[in-house]
Amino acid sequence: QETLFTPLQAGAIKLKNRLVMAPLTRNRAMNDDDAPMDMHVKYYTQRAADAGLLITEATQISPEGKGYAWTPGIHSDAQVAAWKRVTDAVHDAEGKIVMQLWHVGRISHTSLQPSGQQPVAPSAIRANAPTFEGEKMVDVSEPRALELDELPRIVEDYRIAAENAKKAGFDGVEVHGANGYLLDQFLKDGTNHRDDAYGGSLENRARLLFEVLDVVEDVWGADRVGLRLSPFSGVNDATDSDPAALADYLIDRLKDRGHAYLHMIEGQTGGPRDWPDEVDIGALKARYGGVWMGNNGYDRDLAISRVAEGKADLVAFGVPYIANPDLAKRLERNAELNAPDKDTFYGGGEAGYTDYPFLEQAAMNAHIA
Ligand SMILES: C=C(C(=O)O)c1ccccc1
Repeated sequence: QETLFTPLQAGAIKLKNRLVMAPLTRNRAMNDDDAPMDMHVKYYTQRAADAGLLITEATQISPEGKGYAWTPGIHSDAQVAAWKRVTDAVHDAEGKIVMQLWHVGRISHTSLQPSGQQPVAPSAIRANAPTFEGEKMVDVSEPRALELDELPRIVEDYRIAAENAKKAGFDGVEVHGANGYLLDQFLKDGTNHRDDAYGGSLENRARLLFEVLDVVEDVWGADRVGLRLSPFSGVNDATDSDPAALADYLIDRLKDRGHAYLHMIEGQTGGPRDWPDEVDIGALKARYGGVWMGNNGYDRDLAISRVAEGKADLVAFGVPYIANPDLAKRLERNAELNAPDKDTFYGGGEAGYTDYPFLEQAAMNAHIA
């Protein structure tokens, strides 16, 4: 009997349960190397023994791919060495961890870009979206449209990042194709107005995504590659005129690639679980045929029921894993959950990062009190 708490083979990666820590930007790589630090090792290790799979916070593949203050990268030797400390500690705790490979595209600010350059995008269309430049929230900058002959360099940056993630000891990688960042900007016709082979038709708009998947699969083998998509979400001002058609097209092209999983944001990112009326998520999953990681607004009941109904194979939890390092244990026991502190989601130090109590600890504290 398969439940939320039973093991699953996701491609080449064996998982002890169906709970996944979703990729969570925490803006805490506060150093000149844009590299994880001691507290990152502690944060991921606290959750490693509990979750079937950890996905790292979104990690930029290149300096150009950075869009917020203090997000980590995977393009330098210092970053590889720092991430190796994370994966070693996670593996010592019997955890599994993949890295989310990220390029923000136009969701950036000149102050965060190498030599203050404009952010890059499929088209020169500024997003109506904010970013955090280190002191305050600012509007994202006006991007410039990538030249056709720059795209092979971008694909190469993904290949190098995938190689670096392998050197850093990860169990696999997740390509970030969601939430209005570079690859999603190419996919959606609201953000991609190109008139060359990378714009217009669905095939053209998905071209860069599949060129990236090709090189990442070359490095890792498809069975250690995941992909995150958000066709139904308009986050970061990235919308498509026909999300249902976009989802169908991508699912049909992805179903035979043998990926470890497909990570689908079901609805509006961090918002309502809504999608076009003609879309049936369960039918999409059946059409995909591979391991389906559902995300967005799952609570204990929904997670248990959708796995039991075969509508999700894995469930990625965001905020619940911020506040509960032992979430799987708490859900299995139907124990109370810690209240998340929104004020410490982004930026800062160990407060609101590594100091949320464990169930045993909480019980013990209660006993002492
Ligand atoms: C990487 C992010 C995403 O995928 O939405 C992100 C970035 C900044 C804040 C929250 C989330």
